[in-house]
Amino acid sequence: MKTSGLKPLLQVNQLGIQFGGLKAVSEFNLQINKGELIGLIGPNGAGKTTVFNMLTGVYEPTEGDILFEGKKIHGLPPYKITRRGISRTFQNIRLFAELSVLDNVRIGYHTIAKNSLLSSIFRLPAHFSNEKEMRDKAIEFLKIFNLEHLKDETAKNLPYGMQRRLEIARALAAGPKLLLLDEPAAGMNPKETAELMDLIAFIREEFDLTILLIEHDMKLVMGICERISVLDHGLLIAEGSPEEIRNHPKVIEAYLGEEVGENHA
Ligand SMILES: Nc1ncnc2c1ncn2[C@@H]1O[C@H](COP(=O)(O)OP(=O)(O)OP(=O)(O)O)[C@@H](O)[C@H]1O
Repeated sequence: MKTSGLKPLLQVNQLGIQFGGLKAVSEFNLQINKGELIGLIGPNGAGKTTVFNMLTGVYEPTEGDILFEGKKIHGLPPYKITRRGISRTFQNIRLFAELSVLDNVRIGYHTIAKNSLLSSIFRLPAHFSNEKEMRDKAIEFLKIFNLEHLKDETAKNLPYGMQRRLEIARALAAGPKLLLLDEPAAGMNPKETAELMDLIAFIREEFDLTILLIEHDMKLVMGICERISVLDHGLLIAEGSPEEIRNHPKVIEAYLGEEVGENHA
């Protein structure tokens, strides 16, 4: 764990949210340093996606703070948080189903594009040079994700595993410093999951990313995360290295089950 003297990229203090009478997340703490790859695991309904929704401005926390690069981001709308450098994917894929593969990635750029409204409306030269640049960059991303040959295909026609990869490509197009992946391997077969693990490792290096991922596939989580936080009923029940989490009695009881050592490690 790289902590010495570094200011954390993300610092979450005593974060909580209540929906009516339900405390979905309470007293949640998390610190992520630049370059780390951290896992967030826990049983269904534990509050993992709710944490992502608070980090990205979809939900405003009812307690606690979120600091990104030392600055408060809770309370900001999602688009401002994206511009600060946090992008995400969704548990239920949210592509623009009727648009092409290429356009889905171009939309990722538009969330951060500084294109002025006037240059777009009047189609000034700046508009065209930006559009051309975005298209070229989007194609570069598609190459990395091995989707370039499908750039004109309608997104909904891609097989499921490719749609998941496309969603990551779109999130990356916004140029994040911190990438949040919500169950990226959900619905993938073992071969696709193994490829995804390699891809995550690659993009992390290539784009100098810090990554927080929610995942139920323990092989993936234990295989690539340096540290793991475990939520249960909205509370953090453990935090540590994959080895520590695998052997943590509370985690085994709440989530992993007795057989983890043999089947999931
Ligand atoms: N907008 C909302 N209104 C009311 N309750 C909500 C809302 N969003 C989440 N919850 C509740 O908060 C709790 C945590 O849900 P969340 O989706 O964060 O769990 P999760 O750990 O991501 O689960 P899973 O692994 O099944 O995706 C659940 O009880 C859920 O029903």
